Amino acid sequence: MRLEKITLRHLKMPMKAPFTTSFGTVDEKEMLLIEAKDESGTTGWGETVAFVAPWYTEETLKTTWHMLQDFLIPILLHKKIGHPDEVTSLFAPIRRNCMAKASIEGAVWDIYAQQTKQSLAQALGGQKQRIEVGVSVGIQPSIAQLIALIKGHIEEGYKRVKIKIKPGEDVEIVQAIRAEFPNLPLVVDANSAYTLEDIEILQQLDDFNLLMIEQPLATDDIVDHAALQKKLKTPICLDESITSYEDARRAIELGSCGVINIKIGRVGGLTEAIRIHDLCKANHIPVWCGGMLEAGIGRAHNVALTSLSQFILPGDTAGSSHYWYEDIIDPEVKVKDGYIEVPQSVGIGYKPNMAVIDKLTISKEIYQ
Ligand SMILES: O=C(O)CCC(=O)c1ccccc1C(=O)O
Ligand SMILES: [Mg+2]
Repeated sequence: MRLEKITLRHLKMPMKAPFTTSFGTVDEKEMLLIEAKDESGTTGWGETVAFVAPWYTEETLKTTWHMLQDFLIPILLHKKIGHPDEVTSLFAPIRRNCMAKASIEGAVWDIYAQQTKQSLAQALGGQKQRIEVGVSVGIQPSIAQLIALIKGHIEEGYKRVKIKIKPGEDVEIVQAIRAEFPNLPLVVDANSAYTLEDIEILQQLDDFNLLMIEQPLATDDIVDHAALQKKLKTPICLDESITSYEDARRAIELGSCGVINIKIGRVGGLTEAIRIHDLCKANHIPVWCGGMLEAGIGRAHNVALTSLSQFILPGDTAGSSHYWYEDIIDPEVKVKDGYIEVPQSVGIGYKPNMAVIDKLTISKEIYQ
């Protein structure tokens, strides 16, 4: 394929359930949609996952736009691409900027899947027909409200629940949830809010039969995490710390984690995500698909990726209606009894809903 026309759209989507972390609240998600058309007219779609502010990683919506416009689109436009894997080497001279790279690489994978007449899941090597789904709950105003929300999600059928913790809002909350739901598969995610000095708190969390503790220590650390893992029986799951295959290899070698959360955007695309998946499989490290409050295009890519066999644990890939009044794909992603059916039709398996996309678009630029 050769990409001949790339349309970038900047969308702003109101969230049905605003998502609060220790850094603030996302009540409107902004993203760029990448619509890439090749010489035969096949169109592939990608979505950026960076937030407006750099609280999760250093990328922002504006940096992804800058990277796409000034570097990544010029590299790919009119270039012959035989297989999506080649995008990784074409982008190799550009340091980091994983979310920007992943967004357009995803569109290339979508085109490739369509041209080889496969579903995106098949093109990635995925075999599962349905995937298990968990839900991530943001910080709530009170423990009572958190428990009520969790109760609702269990009734909806979600297979596990993840809550956010931070110093001062941790042990007491977990204790209250455990008292109510002794057997719930429960995860806590600290988004790097602790240091090794907090080891006593983290050791207290070790007594609650948690499925894992996600990213307790610094975003760029694997050394302290290795020290911590030696002192905990609960597996540590790394999220922010893993931005590449090499990061994953080093973390596994050091014993920094027992689980890895794979996010396509954080690791620079589907090709790198598959490499990390395969590495984890060879090392018996369970993985799951993380979420970035994606709209339908990003969510569709997550569903396809999760069909690979080492995605053993339920992902943060809740259904469209958990986040959106109206998603940008048709049909929307639906969760039934805690599962999403992996689409078997060609490409991502969901159609971009142009009426909704147009309504939410605040600006648009074409490169050709
Ligand atoms: O529901 C989702 O998409 C995942 C929610 C979530 O936990 C999250 C949301 C935004 C940024 C980081 C994270 C995270 O996994 O750390
Ligand atoms: Mg996380």
